[in-house]
Amino acid sequence: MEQLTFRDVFYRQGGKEILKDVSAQFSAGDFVSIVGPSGSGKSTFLRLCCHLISPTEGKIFFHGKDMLQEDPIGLRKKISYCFQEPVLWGNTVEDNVAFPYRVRDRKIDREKIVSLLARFHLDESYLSHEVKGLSGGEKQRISLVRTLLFEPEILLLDEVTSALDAENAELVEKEILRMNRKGVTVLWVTHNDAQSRKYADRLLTLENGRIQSSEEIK
Ligand SMILES: Nc1ncnc2c1ncn2[C@@H]1O[C@H](COP(=O)(O)OP(=O)(O)OP(=O)(O)O)[C@@H](O)[C@H]1O
Repeated sequence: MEQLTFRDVFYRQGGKEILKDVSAQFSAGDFVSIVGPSGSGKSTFLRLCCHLISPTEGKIFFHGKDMLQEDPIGLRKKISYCFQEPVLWGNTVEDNVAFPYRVRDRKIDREKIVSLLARFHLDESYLSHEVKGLSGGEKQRISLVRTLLFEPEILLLDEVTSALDAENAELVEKEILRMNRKGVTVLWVTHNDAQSRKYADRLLTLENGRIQSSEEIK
């Protein structure tokens, strides 16, 4: 069975048709790059994938069940979304990386956190750093650490390496690839041509709110 299915989905907001007649299917373990010009609807598509917003028309199914009927908290644990603009909260980095444990009522695994931070070139001392003093690239990596601490079924990534230098972008790509190889579905919005083809097995192109093409890469 398909993991995630869009059937004839429209999304309208503010008198504008942002997504039009979108149908698409994703299976467990897919790695799909979502590309298209600015304003073509890529972020809106990702927000629909995790029910941050719901279709104006049409349906989205998760494991064959209408997503609107899914428990929102349960869904958050199965489908993780990393935003284009990193959103950090609380005072310190620790407040952020502890959050995924708090929502799951699990004991914090400090060793795992420190090891994931290290993979992104952030040492343990960052845990006590105040969020407000961090650079854009540090914020982006910390928001990724927060997202990647638990393996979701589907990982939604929106331009997550845009504030990173080439070396850090590659570290992030490797980590995401590692997750995908464990079976996590990755839907990745990227403006970077090379990045969009590097690991993905499918390239989904949006244009003016419609799926313009779906190209198998390998
Ligand atoms: N809540 C909203 N109300 C009105 N218009 C919206 C809303 N959300 C998105 N839009 C508009 O819908 C279009 C698609 O936006 P979206 O952010 O999905 O595009 P995108 O392809 O991700 O763009 P970018 O590559 O620039 O991030 C844009 O024209 C945007 O201004």
